[in-house]
Amino acid sequence: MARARLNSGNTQEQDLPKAKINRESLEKITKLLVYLKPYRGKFFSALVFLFLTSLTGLAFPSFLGALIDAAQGKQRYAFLPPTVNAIGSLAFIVLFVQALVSYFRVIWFVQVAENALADIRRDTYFKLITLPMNFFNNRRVGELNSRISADLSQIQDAITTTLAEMIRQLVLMIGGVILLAIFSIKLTLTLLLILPVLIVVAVFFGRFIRKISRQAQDKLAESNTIVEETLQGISNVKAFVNEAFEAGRYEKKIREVAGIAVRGAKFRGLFASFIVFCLFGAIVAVIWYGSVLVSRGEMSVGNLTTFILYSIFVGAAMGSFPELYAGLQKAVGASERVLEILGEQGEAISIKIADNAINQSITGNLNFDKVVFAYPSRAEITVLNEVSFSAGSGERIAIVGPSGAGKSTIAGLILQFYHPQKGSILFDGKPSSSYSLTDIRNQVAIVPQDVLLFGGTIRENIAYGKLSSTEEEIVKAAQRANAHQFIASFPEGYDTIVGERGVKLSGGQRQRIAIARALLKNPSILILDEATSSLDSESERLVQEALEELMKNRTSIIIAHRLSTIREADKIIVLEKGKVKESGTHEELMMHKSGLYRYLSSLQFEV
Ligand SMILES: Nc1ncnc2c1ncn2[C@@H]1O[C@H](COP(=O)(O)OP(=O)(O)OP(=O)(O)O)[C@@H](O)[C@H]1O
Repeated sequence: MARARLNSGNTQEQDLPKAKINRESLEKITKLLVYLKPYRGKFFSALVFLFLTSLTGLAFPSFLGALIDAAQGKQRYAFLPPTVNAIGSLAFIVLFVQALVSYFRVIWFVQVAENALADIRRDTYFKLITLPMNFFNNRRVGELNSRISADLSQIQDAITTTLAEMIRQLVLMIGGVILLAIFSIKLTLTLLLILPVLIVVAVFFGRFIRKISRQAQDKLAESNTIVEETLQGISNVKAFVNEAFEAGRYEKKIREVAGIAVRGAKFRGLFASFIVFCLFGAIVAVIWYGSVLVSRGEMSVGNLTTFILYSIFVGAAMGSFPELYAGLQKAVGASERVLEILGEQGEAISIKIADNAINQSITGNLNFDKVVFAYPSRAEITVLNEVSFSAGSGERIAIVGPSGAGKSTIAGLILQFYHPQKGSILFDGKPSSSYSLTDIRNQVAIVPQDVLLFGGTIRENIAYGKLSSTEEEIVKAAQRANAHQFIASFPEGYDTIVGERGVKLSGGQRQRIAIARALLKNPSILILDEATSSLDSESERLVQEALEELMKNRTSIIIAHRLSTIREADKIIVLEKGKVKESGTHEELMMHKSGLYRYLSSLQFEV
């Protein structure tokens, strides 16, 4: 049975939306039913079994009543044997069958829910990672993560427990009321007069309590954000000796959570007392009245027992509804949020690896033609303003300019993370729209400023550039990237586990792994987002050599922060505030006495 969750820290409750259950929301969530379709046979069998076990559950009060009456020498039902032993044995047989049926019902519900949920999880995750970059600019990772974990768990809970429990309780309640009415219409009517009042009060109370627990969840989510952010930027926290500040900030939020949870608990306590008093009060009243009937000889002890048991069934069923309804509400809210993601327009990428192979190859000519671009999340700021440049196949083009000029934005546009509002980007003379997204991304590689490695082994991290690569190819790429030597010096070699976000490797080592990864990918166009932090001269030499190897025979776009590394570039594009200010070779630009490049160079070389 669904249990009241009293603590605010329950992950199931965390960050779950409250939704109204109405026709519109129910219609919406029927879209999720397609996920039950492949398992519908099992699902409906489980429903039938559930119905059967609930019905047989209803037979037990009658069995027990008949047993007690038989003990006093009375035969209650003509269709039941008159002896105590015979009725007892029959009850056990029915019980055994019920147990068996329950077993299958539980297993089937779980199988259906687990499999359907795995399908929903897969689709949601895939949709999530194929959503355009802009989607991620407006959302927090933690929030998206909770959709995959908490929201989907809530839906799972609804399929396995809430739904089954609701059906069971409904059968018990309706069946119980009908059977009660057969015994005594008067008593049943009295019960039915009290119960609706109880329900109205319960629903009102329940809503109020949910509002409070929602506040606690919101605060808890805020406190979790603090933990997430500080752990992600732990080096910053330490470097600024801000541990005490963060602990204070966290404690403040946690105390607020505790305060709200305690306030909520008071109302929950009141709610529980109310339910206990009224429901049990009703039962006590029934027993009282029934006992009067027995003492007058108007009712047998067996019948009274049966009546009491049915009253308990009905009362318990009623009592469980607010909680079940709340569970259903959360599941509807969770479904709506999951459907929201599933309904988003994703990028044109297939879930089958084979579908993403290269169809149209690009030799490496790249053109920006009067590109105007503003990030959709900040539409009023034009980041690139009529930017034009061209890179011939195999050329090295450097992009320089002050911080915030739009250099990394150009990289994002080449990779089709975003699309220009005006102008066009051409690959081999054809607009980017005439290629599939996968064709472009498969033939463009980026070695980013801040190399992020995954938590697996070094081998896996290099192979990320080409999943099908052989061991030989991986080692070769590492050798070309000047990475083999340091990898081989580790006791576990290529099997060395890279710590979370690559913390176990030095900056230069991480860069060389990223270079090996890009070498494996063998792109036609390479984007190098040069690291701003300088490495020591030996490490710098190794990285530079590896980069030279990587740039051979392909178009390279170098986003340069240190002008010393780009003197050999075929063309240097000087960007300022989203506009191309100058372009030419190092020598040409240096001749410009009042040029920006010359000025930036003088700043760097004077130091
Ligand atoms: N995702 C984003 N959403 C909105 N604005 C952004 C986003 N990314 C960058 N910007 C803005 O776009 C402008 C250009 O940023 P960009 O990162 O391209 O500059 P940059 O020349 O690469 O700078 P740096 O040398 O400091 O890396 C900046 O004003 C920045 O604030």
